[in-house]
Amino acid sequence: MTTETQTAPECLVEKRGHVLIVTMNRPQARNALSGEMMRIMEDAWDQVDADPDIRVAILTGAGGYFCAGADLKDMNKKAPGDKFAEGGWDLTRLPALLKGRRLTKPLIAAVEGPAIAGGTEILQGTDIRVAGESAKFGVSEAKWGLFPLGGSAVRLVRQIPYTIAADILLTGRHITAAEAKEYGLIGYLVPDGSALDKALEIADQIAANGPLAVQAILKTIRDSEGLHEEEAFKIDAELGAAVFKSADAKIGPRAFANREKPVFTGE
Ligand SMILES: C[C@H]([C@H](O)CC(=O)SCCNC(=O)CCNC(=O)[C@H](O)C(C)(C)COP(=O)(O)OP(=O)(O)OC[C@H]1O[C@@H](n2cnc3c(N)ncnc32)[C@H](O)[C@@H]1OP(=O)(O)O)[C@H]1CC[C@H]2[C@@H]3CCC4=CC(=O)CC[C@]4(C)[C@H]3CC[C@]12C
Repeated sequence: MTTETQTAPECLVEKRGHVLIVTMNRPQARNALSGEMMRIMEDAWDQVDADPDIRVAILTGAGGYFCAGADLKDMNKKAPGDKFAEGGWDLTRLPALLKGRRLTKPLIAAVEGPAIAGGTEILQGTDIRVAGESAKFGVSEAKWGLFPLGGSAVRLVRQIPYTIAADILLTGRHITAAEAKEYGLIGYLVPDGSALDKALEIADQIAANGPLAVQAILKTIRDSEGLHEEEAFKIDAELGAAVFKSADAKIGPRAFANREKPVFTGE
C-alpha cells in the first residue's frame, strides 16, 4: 500500500491505498469554507477523477467538525454578492461543493459535529454518508438573509421527503444526527469520533470491488436521474454491457469458482 501526503493549510489531501481522504481544515472556524479551501477541494476532485488508482474518496473535517458553510465573518469584509456583481462567476456550477459537477468515483462523507449551511450542501453531493451521534445538520442561509447557493433549494427536496426539506430550508433550523438518519439524509449513525473509521471501512469494501463495475453503476445512477425508465434502461444496458466485456468480469466469477478473493485490475 502506498501512502502519499500533500498538506495545505486549509484543506488536507491524503492518499491511502486506493482511497483519497479530503479533510476541510479550519477547525477554529468550524471548517467554514474559504476560497483557498474550495480551490484545494476542486483540485482534489480533479485528482479523484483523473487517477485510475483512486477508487473511492472520503470527505471529512478536522477537529471533530464537518463544516459551518461560508465564512460569515469574511463576508463582512467583502460581501459575496458584490463579488458576484463584479462578474466572472457561473453560479450554476460550484465544483468544490459538487454543484454542477459529480465525481466518477464514489464519495463518502464522514461527519462529526456541525455540518451547517454549505456543510449540509456539499453533503448532498456525496454518495454514502456516515455521521457521529452528536453531528448536527441544517441549511440555515435564510436565517442570515442569504440563499443556499450550494444547490440545496434544488437538491434537498430530491433527496429527502418534500415537507421535511422545505421545513429545513425555510426555517433554517438545525436537526440532530438521529433525525438526519430517520429522514435518510445520512445512512450510518455511529459513536462520536468513529465516523472516519466507518467511512474507511466502507471505502475498503468498495475499493475491493471491480472498479469498472463500481464506476459504471455510479454513472448509471447519475446519468439516468430523472429519466423515464425506458430511457434510463438504455443507459443502464450500454454501461452494463461494457462491464460484462471487461477482464474484471472474468476475474470475479473465476475467483468465486476457485474460492479465492478476486483481485481486479480495472481492465
Ligand atoms: C452560498 C454558499 C452557502 O450556501 C452559504 C453559506 O454557507 S452561509 C453560512 C451559514 N453558516 C451558518 O449558519 C453556520 C454558523 N455557525 C453556527 O451556527 C455555529 O457556529 C455552529 C453550529 C457551526 C457551531 O456552533 P458551536 O457552538 O459549536 O461553535 P461557535 O462558538 O458558534 O463557533 C466556534 C467558532 O467558529 C466560528 N464560526 C462558526 N461558524 C462560522 C462561520 N460560518 N463563519 C465564520 N466563523 C464561524 C465562530 O465565530 C467561533 O469563532 P470564535 O473566534 O471562537 O468566536 C457559500 C458557501 C461557500 C461560499 C463561497 C466561499 C468562497 C468564496 C470566496 C470568495 O471570495 C467569493 C465568494 C465565495 C465563492 C463564496 C460564495 C458563497 C458560497 C458558495
